[in-house]
Amino acid sequence: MSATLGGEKGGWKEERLLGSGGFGAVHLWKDKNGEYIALKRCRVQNEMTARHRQRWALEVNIMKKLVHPNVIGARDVPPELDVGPEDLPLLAMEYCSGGDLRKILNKPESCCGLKEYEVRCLVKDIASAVEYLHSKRIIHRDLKPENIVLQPSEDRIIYKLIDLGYAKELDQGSVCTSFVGTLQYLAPELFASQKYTCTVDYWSFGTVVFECITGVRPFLPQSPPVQWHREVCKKSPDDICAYHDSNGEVRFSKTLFQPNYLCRTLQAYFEKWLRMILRWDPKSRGHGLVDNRPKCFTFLDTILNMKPWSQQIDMIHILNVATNSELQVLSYPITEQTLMIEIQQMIEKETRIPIVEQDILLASGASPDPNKIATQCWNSPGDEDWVVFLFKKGEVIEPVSKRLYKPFSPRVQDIVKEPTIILTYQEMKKAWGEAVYYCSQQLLDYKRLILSQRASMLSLLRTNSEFVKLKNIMINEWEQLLSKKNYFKESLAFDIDHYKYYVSNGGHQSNDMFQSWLQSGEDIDNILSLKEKVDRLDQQAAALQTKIMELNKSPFSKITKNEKLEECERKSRELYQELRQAGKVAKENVKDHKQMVQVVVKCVITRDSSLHDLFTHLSKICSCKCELSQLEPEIKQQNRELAEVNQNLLSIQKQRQDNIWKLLNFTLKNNVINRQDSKSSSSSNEQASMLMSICGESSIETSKVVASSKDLNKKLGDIVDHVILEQEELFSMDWNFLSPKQENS
Ligand SMILES: Nc1ncnc2c1ncn2[C@@H]1O[C@H](COP(=O)(O)OP(=O)(O)OP(=O)(O)O)[C@@H](O)[C@H]1O
Repeated sequence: MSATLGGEKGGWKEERLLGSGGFGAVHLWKDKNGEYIALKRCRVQNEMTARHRQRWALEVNIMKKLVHPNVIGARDVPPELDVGPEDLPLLAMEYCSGGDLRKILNKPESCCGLKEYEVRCLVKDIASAVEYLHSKRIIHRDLKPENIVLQPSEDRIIYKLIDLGYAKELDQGSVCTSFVGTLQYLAPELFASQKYTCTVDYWSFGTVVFECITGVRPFLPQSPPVQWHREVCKKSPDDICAYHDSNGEVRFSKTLFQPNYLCRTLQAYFEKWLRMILRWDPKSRGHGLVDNRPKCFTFLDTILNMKPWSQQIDMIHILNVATNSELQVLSYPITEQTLMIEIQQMIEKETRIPIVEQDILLASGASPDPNKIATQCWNSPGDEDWVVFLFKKGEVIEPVSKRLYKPFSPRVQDIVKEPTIILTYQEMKKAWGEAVYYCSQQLLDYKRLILSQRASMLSLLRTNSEFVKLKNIMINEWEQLLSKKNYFKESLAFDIDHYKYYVSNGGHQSNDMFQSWLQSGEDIDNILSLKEKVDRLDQQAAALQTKIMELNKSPFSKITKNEKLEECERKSRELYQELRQAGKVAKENVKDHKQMVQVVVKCVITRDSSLHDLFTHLSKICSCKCELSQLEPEIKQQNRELAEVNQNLLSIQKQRQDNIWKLLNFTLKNNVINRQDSKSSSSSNEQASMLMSICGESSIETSKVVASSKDLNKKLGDIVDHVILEQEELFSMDWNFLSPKQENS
């Protein structure tokens, strides 16, 4: 095989160069089935020393032994591509299509670090890989962004460690020359050619993580190695970064650089972790062992709450739209057992919004159940993982809301104030990087607010659909009540007529009963007084419905892109990139900040007008929600009253029926007694037949029955007794007026 790979070979096609380092070049090959492999070959074959050869063979051997999802996997070299015996063996690896971490960190949008979710995934993966290597008694010794490659998978990016070329075989004498440009990741003891252990990887790992979080390396990134070593060795154990202040003095800090994309909770955790891992003293680096495991790894488990290889939920973010301060993201670590109510308690503590006043909304507009686990608020993080929003019940958001606007960072403030201010290239890069961050944050806030607005609208629609049900119940109940009232009045008139007929024909008279019937007729007319309230509530509800429907139709209620803000963000990134390109050619090429300031100012103006419109809309949604929440209890109360009146009407109606049955009973019993006294039997029969006619029976039929059957009379009596017994419980009334003694007297 020729020394240079290229073209096609036995069904394999060389696609492109993936990357090259000081030692090797990695090419991508594709076979006829579409399978890819990354093939690494030694670049320095001609000047290969015995040590080089040894290192190369070692890398191949080590790689073949390792099997871990976050360590690049070795593959068999296809025989067609294999080299002859005179050459060094090739190293075939699985191909990771996402490029290396350096490529990601070099993007302008990474100038202030990676997004929180990316940081968490990376830390989890690389920690796992490092722990695995150490468990195999392998020290990587060259951990840096160029040696971490990205493999996009279904739900997230998987980070893998590559290049085990220096594992165990670092030529300490050549450290300074062979590591030019990447010394910043090298543990101090390796740099100083001292004895070392696996904790050298901790230092490099901590440095990579710091850079991923903030976009810059932690310790004097621009200083040449010797000066770097001289200065950084002065750091206190807990310092996690060093920088030059405006006077050129070296300053140390125990906290992360700002701005970055981590929430406050995670920042605090990572600062603590970095204090463990960025120790100058190799022995205390990593904070010793807990249960035979380095504490820096056990602590990472706590930070990320992720069991190895499992994708566990560990953090929820809630966008606080309610406060009168800056638009704020509340972040809380959760386990699978954390209840929503516990999150609400934490919110109360942090925001002082009492639990009862918290209106927490999911993107769907639903409110999470306080007694269920908080994972109901968690969604697989995608582009925009802000799925929970906090509003304050009854609070109407002001249409114009300067309060929510994020301030410029001091560096951006400086260039905006004085766009011609002269800064060093490094200072300028920082200021412009922060301008990019600022523009991206404005866009992010806008996107979050659009989502919160949508959630709020959906919540309004949900509450409204419940409200409409209640209102329909009210109208329904009212209409039913009106027809029942009419029926009641008709049947009352019927009973009064028949009662009068019954009395005029010698039936028993009960004035109390009759008066109560008349009174019930008057009482029932009072029902009409409810009409006014029902109509008012109906009208208010209808007006509110119109408002809600209009709001829902409004263009603001859709999740729309803000093209102008997107344009500002894109432009700021382009300018930053141009600055870096220009800086690479000649740092003095870069002059003033006018172009970047123009973009920032345009971003502020666009954001102001967009948020003004958005908040006007949001404020209308909130006021509709308030109106709903005021009207709803009134309608509920009205429904209760209607139900009560309805019940009352039924019981008066039943009472009257009961009166009639009791009269019938009385008459029948009287009839039985009187039948024993044959003289009075005819008049009793007449009474009974009259009463039966009140109940709708033909008087001829009834008189026949009464006259012909003593048994039937008794049966009727029993039925009446039974009906009365059933009704007795329902109606408690003074029935004394029906007792024979009283009537007789
Ligand atoms: N399996 C892979 N999939 C995708 N890209 C890869 C893969 N392996 C290596 N690369 C790319 O090739 C570059 C060089 O690879 P590698 O670090 O192994 O070479 P090297 O010569 O050993 O580098 P160094 O100078 O660190 O010794 C990497 O930075 C990465 O961009």
